[in-house]
Amino acid sequence: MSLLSAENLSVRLGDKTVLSGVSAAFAPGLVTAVVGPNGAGKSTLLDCLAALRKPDAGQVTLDGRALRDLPSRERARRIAYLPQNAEIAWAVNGRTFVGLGRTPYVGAWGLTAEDRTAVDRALTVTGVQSFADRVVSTLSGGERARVLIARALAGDPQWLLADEPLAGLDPGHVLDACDLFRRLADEEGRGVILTLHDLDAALRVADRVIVLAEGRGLADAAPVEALSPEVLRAAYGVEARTLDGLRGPVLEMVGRAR
Ligand SMILES: Nc1ncnc2c1ncn2[C@@H]1O[C@H](COP(=O)(O)OP(=O)(O)OP(=O)(O)O)[C@@H](O)[C@H]1O
Repeated sequence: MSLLSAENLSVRLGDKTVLSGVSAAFAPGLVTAVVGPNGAGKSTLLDCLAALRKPDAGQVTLDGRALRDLPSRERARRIAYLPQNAEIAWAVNGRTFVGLGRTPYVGAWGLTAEDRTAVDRALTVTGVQSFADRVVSTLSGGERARVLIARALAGDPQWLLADEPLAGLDPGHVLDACDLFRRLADEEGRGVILTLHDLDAALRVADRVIVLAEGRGLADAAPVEALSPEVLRAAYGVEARTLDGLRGPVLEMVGRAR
């Protein structure tokens, strides 16, 4: 079984320790949410998992091999990374933009029929076919977010690492995106790792939640356990309680912890 593993990662940026001895192993077919307050180190952890940042200590391995030792093309085929707040400044249409997700496969002759099929599939599963002929720089923030997910999926990655993919989505599209992430894990066996601020979305979509605070792992467990009142108080300084919603647990933020 494929395994993506962070082993004792530490990262210092400037004079700040941003990650301190963080370890976590990720399995395919599961959705993991990484949550925590602003500045907790979530994006830094994701950057390390995508080999975009070299940790000062520790390492990331994929199937037992140091991720940074894999040829970059192979790495890009296996791991898709969806950045936070990605700007799309190019005046290209949605189909061309999503086609960029095929870059790790494209040879000297441009997109093949197989590449085009993968692009169509990515446009369809993310429900952005109507943007295929739109200039992407004219899309709204939430529309762009969905096109970015499509670009990531066009490369048919084993692993999808997405930094706040729900930011800017309206409630309906949050539900759609959560359903999509679940399907990618349940039906297609991909490993999905999301950083999230929306804790109810984490409860809804994740098999497992990692809570980071000040660069350390505070919890790594099933969602209700990881998002317990004690952990939320320690991580965010809030009083919260878990309520029984119609389709599962939901969180009520009662107020600031005193
Ligand atoms: N070049 C840098 N020098 C010093 N500190 C930095 C540098 N880059 C990032 N940081 C700090 O590292 C910490 C972790 O940043 P990171 O983006 O990983 O947090 P995050 O949990 O994703 O936050 P958010 O929820 O706000 O997006 C933050 O406090 C940030 O200010």
